[in-house]
Amino acid sequence: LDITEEGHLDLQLLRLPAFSAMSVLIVLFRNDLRLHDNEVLQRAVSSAADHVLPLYCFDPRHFAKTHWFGFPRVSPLRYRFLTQSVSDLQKNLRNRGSGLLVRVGAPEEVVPALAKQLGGSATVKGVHLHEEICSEERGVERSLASELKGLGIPITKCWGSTLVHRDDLPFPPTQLPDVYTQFRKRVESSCDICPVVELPQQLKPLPPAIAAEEAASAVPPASQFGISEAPVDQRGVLPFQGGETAALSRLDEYFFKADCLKDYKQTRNGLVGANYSSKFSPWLALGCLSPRHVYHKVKEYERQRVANDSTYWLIFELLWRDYFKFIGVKFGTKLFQADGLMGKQVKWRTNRNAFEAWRDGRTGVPFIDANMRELRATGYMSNRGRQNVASFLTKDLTLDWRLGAEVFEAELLDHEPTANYGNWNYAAGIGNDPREDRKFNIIKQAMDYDPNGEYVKLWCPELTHIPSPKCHCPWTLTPAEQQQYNCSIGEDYPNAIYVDGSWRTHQDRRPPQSSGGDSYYAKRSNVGRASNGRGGGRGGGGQQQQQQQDNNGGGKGNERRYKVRE
Ligand SMILES: Cc1cc2nc3c(=O)[nH]c(=O)nc-3n(C[C@H](O)[C@H](O)[C@H](O)COP(=O)(O)OP(=O)(O)OC[C@H]3O[C@@H](n4cnc5c(N)ncnc54)[C@H](O)[C@@H]3O)c2cc1C
Repeated sequence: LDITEEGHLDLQLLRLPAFSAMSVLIVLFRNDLRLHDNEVLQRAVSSAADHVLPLYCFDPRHFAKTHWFGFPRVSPLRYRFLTQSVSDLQKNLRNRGSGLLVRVGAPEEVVPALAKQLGGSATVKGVHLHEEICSEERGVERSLASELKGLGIPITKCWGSTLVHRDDLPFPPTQLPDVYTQFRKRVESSCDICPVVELPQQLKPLPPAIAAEEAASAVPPASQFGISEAPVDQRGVLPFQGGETAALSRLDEYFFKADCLKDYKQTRNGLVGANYSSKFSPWLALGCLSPRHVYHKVKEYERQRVANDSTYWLIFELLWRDYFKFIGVKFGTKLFQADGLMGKQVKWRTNRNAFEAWRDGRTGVPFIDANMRELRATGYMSNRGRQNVASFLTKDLTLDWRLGAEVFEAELLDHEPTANYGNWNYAAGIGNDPREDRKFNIIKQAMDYDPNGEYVKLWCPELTHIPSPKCHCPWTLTPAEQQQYNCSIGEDYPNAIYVDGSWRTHQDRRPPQSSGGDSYYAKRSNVGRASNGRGGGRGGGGQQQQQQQDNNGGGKGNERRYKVRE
C-alpha cells in the first residue's frame, strides 16, 4: 500500500483503474492553443474534478474544400503551422503534469465516444471549451451539446478570443456601430481589459485510463489529409514556427529585445523584414497568443520604456481584430455571402485566366505578383500587400471577391474567418461601412512603399536589372530597354493583364535618389523620432483627419499623412 507522509492512503499512487467515484472534465481545445490566459483550462483545473483531460480533434472537414469554389482549404504551410502549435501545446501540458490527447474526427463524434469510454456521465462531469463566432464552429458546438445532452453531460462555454470581453461591450453585439471609430471610442471610454488568467504550475492529472493513449498520441502527418509537405523559403519575413512557446518568444523579441514597439506606427506598413510589424497574427489566429496578454505586455513596455503613438497603435490594431469578430457576431453568415454585409448586389466576374494569373503571381503587375508569390511561398503577406491585391482583384479585375477570400483562407497562416472575410468585404465595397470602399492606385502604392523596388525584385527576380521606378511598370519598357535589362516582357516576365488609366501619372515618376536615406524605412524612422507621448500624433487634424487615420485600409488617410510629413 502507498501511504503518504501524513499517513493517508494515496489513491493517486495506487494507480487504481477508472471507477465510478472518479470525476473527469474534458477540455476541448480549438483556436485557443495556449496555457497562458486560458480561462477554460483554468476553470477546469480549479474545479472539484479529480482529472482534467485536454483534447484536440483534427477534424477532417477543416482540411477538405473551401465553400464556394472548392479550393483545398488548408495549404501545406498552414497545416505545418497548426501541427507545430498542437505539438507545442502537448509538450507544455505534459511539462505541467498533464497532456493532450490528439484524435482524428469531428468533435461531436470524438467527444461523446471518449466520454462513453471513460464511463459516461458517472465519470465525465462536463466538457469545457471556448466559444467561437462563425456558423461552422457554432454548428459544431450545437451538435456537440446535443450529443452530450443525450449522455447527461453538460457543456460549458467561455468567451476568450477578443481583447475586449463580449460581456464588457457598452452595447449588445447586435447594436455594434457600423463605423470602426465609433466602436473604438465607445470601447476605449468604457471598457477595462480583463487581467490575464493564471494557471497553477502543476495541472490536474489525466484520467489513468487515457494516459497510455495520450503518451502515444501525436499530430497526424499531412499526408493523412492529402496535404503535401510544406516548402521552406528563406525569403520569408520570419520563419514562422507554430505554438505558444514561439509566440511568447516573438513578443519578447519584438517588444523588449529588438525594442521595435516604440516605432510600430511608423514602420507597420513596410514590406521586407521581420520587425516592421509585429507578425503576431498567425499566433493570434490559433490562439497561441492571447490578445489580452499582448495588451498587458504593451502596458508593461509603456511603464518601463515609453508610451507613445506607436504603443497605442498596436492596441488600436488589435481592436480592429475585435471589431471584425463582433461584426461576425452581429451579421452571422452575411460575412460570407456574395452580397456581403451590406447586401449590395454587384456583378462580379469569374474569368478563370485572370483569376489564376492573380492567384499565381503572373498578372504582369509586379507589386501584385510579388505579394501573391510571397503568400504562396510563405503563408504571409503584409497588410499593405493584402489591401493592394484585394483592391486589384475586386476593383481592377472586377473578379468575385470570394475567390480572393478563399485563396487567402487556404494560404494565410493567420486566416481567421472574421478578419479575412471582414477585410474582403471592405475591400470589395460591400462591407457595413461604405466609407471603407476605396480603390487603390497600385502603382502609386508600389512607388510609395517600395521606392527602390527592393520588394518586387525579391519576389520577382526576373526584374532584378530593371531600375526603379520602371521595375514597377515593366509594360512601359521599350524593346531596347528590355534587352538592356535582360528581361523580355511576355517571355521572362508576363505581359500585364490589366493596366489602369490612373497609373499613368505615377509611371512617369523620376527615379528615387540612390542615397540610403531615401528608403521607406529611413523616412519612417525619422518620422518616428518626431512623435512622443500617447496620442501626440493624433489630435491635430480634428475629426475628419482622425476618421481617415482610423480607416482600415489606411490607404487614403495614410497616403495623405505620409505626404504632409515629408
Ligand atoms: C483582404 C485582407 C484579409 C485579411 N485577412 C486577415 C486574416 O485572415 N487574419 C488576420 O489576422 N488579419 C487579416 N488581415 C489584416 C492584416 O492584414 C493582418 O492582421 C496583418 O497584416 C498581420 O500582420 P501583423 O501581425 O504583423 O500585424 P500588425 O500590424 O502587427 O497588427 C497587430 C495585430 O492587429 C490585428 N490587425 C491588424 N490589422 C487588422 C485588420 N485590418 N483586421 C483585423 N485584424 C487586424 C492582427 O491581429 C495583427 O496581428 C487581412 C487584411 C486584408 C486587407
